[in-house]
Amino acid sequence: MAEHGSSACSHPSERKYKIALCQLFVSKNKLENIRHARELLEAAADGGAKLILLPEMWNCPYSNELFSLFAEEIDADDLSGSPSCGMLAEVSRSRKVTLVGGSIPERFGSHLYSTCCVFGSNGKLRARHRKVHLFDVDIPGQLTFKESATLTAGDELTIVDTDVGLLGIGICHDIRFPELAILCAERGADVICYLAAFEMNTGPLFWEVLQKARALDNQLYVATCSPARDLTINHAAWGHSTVVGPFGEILATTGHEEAVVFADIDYAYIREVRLRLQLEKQKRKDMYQLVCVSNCIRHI
Ligand SMILES: NC(=O)CCC(=O)C(=O)O
Repeated sequence: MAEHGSSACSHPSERKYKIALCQLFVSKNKLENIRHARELLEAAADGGAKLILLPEMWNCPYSNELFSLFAEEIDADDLSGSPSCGMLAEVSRSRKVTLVGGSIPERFGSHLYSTCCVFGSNGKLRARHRKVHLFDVDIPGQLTFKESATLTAGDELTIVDTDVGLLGIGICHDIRFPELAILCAERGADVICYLAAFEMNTGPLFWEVLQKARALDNQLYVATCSPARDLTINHAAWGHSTVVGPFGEILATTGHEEAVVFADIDYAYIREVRLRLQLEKQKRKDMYQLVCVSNCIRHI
């Protein structure tokens, strides 16, 4: 169901608007993280952004030891159990912006998830996406981490209809799996938002190429948002929040410090690129197809 009353709205394929990525420092003080996130979100809204992203685990340092301590219950009808989501709802309503609210540790029964909440420009919770591909890695001498030791994987892909168009949502390691992006594109997503905290070991090699690949494969916009780098913690983030266009070009990016990154989105440009390079038409669906297991897509 689309929302109403946005200045960004025209025919969906002609929408133009400004996107902003809030690359911020995350501390061990949750209330301070919420206050600081609000500050950057408001700066992004003041800068004219209609769609604003936060990074993966923005209210909590990225650590298996801390996820449970920082976790919140998210009840769509009563956000009083989630100070982080309460703030997101307030900012989206007061500033009339769509927020892709990074991820926070979510407690649901005995499970913990890395969960992204998307708020519409009326302040309503539009979607809740749980990280699908958990980051378990073992590169001897460099990086060993097992996210699945504390978190449970989500089992739905999310495509959410907002004032600024159809958004596909992925969380960090999800970007390595082209299937998720293809399914979002096949269902009409204009932008895929990846909330991330790529590692210092893997970031330099993979981060940029993965963003370009997902954008190019699907001829759409890819927007990524990382925390700023903090070398005093175990899993310092690579940073480099970026917006990539449907031709695989970097439209805006940054280094590893705190920053609000702005870029212009123009859906007519997606159509133009798809006309120039007609990949969808050229696909050999008589030879291959991506099958989606029933109920795995949440299209809101
Ligand atoms: N938080 C994550 O999912 C990290 C993913 C990552 O660094 C990768 O290389 O994949």
